[in-house]
Amino acid sequence: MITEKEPGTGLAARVPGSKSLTNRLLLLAAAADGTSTLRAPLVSEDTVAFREALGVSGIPVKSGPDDAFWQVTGTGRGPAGPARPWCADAGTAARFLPPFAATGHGTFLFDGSSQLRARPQRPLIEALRALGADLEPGPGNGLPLLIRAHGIEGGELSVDSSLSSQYLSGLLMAAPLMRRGLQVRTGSSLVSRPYVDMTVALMRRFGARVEESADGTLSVRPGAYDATDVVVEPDASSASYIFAAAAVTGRTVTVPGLGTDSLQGDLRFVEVLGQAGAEVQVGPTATTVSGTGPLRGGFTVDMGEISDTFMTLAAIAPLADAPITIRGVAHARLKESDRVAAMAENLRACGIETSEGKDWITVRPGVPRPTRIACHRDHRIAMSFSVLGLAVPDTISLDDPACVAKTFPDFHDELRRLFTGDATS
Ligand SMILES: O=C(O)C1=C[C@@H](OP(=O)(O)O)[C@@H](O)[C@H](O)C1
Ligand SMILES: C=C(OP(=O)(O)O)C(=O)O
Repeated sequence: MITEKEPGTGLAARVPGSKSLTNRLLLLAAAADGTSTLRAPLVSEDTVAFREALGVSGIPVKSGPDDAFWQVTGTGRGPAGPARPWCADAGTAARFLPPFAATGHGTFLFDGSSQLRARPQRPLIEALRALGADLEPGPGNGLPLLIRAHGIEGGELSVDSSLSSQYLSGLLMAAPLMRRGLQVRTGSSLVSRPYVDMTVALMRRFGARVEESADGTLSVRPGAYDATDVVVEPDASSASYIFAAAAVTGRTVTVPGLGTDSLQGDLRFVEVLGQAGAEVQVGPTATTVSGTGPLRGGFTVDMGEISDTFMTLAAIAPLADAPITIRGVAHARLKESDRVAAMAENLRACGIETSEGKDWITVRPGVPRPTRIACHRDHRIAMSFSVLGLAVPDTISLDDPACVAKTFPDFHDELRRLFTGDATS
């Protein structure tokens, strides 16, 4: 059940800043004219890679004491090459930085890990080429990607957003630096729409003029962003593990700073937990989840717009009293791992009856047997199964626990503190 009132007095979880918000704010601040301040940024592999990629592109990011804030000094224009930005495993870096670079000048050679090189980049390359950018992609039509930047005219554009919303987000954030701005059509196949809404909301925070017409065309006027001071919300995707752990252990946990005005679509994961029987309270400035007994299954849920949290649900689904089917997640096969296959493989290894299709997975009730989870270097596989391991102690071990550092470096410590220690506040 969900109530919109101030949350109860649950254990206060320490959830780090949002990766999606932090990396957007880094980009927008880099494109703004002046110095912006990002308060409570996420400090993790993805965001450190992003800030270092800006640094080598001539846009310094300075840290305040204990990384309480980062300060970015932008020029109001695209970056100046030459530069070799390293994107590590970060999809947001590989999709947000190239459009920004293309509005600058000089050469930029983007590269990333083998995991990132394996992820689709073609729709972004085709869109930038349509805008007149001079690009040389690698053999797989992705990274490494050479850009000979000479500014971007802009104008009308169609983008294929059926594989990822990140291409559109990257193009939109660069649009004010394009000489004629951008009028972009996304078509009906756009996935992960909440992330595009996040992009537009933050662009407006930095002074951009963005309009959406009835047919879904997004129009962005040219004109530099204004430097801004922003507080980063805690990461709603990271919070999903904390909320799920409360639901399956019977504890009550509150995440301060994640409330009804959140820009993050993944907070809607708590609605799914409510459907499964947890007690959920979403307040203006905090969200609380309480476990109220065995999980209630017997439903199908489309998690296409919040696909980063589908693994959190799939991992605890064996604890429900009836099967749970998750749909709309075909694009989750193209992320840090083929996430539908990875969840099915690991659940079956646990002895849980699991079936899957192109865009769906069905998990049946069962008691997991001791299993070493194959994380596939995917932080969300590691974190999701760690929650199952809380509910069924001495069952789950991970082949790569450290991969959580991509977005939640203190994950294992925080899970222990909240759910196995005697945390009282
Ligand atoms: O724009 C973003 O910040 C993100 C968009 C989503 O990717 P897709 O748009 O590829 O689904 C999500 O999976 C990712 O963790 C972050
Ligand atoms: C898909 C993810 O990240 P990214 O696309 O930013 O690498 C994620 O964090 O689950």
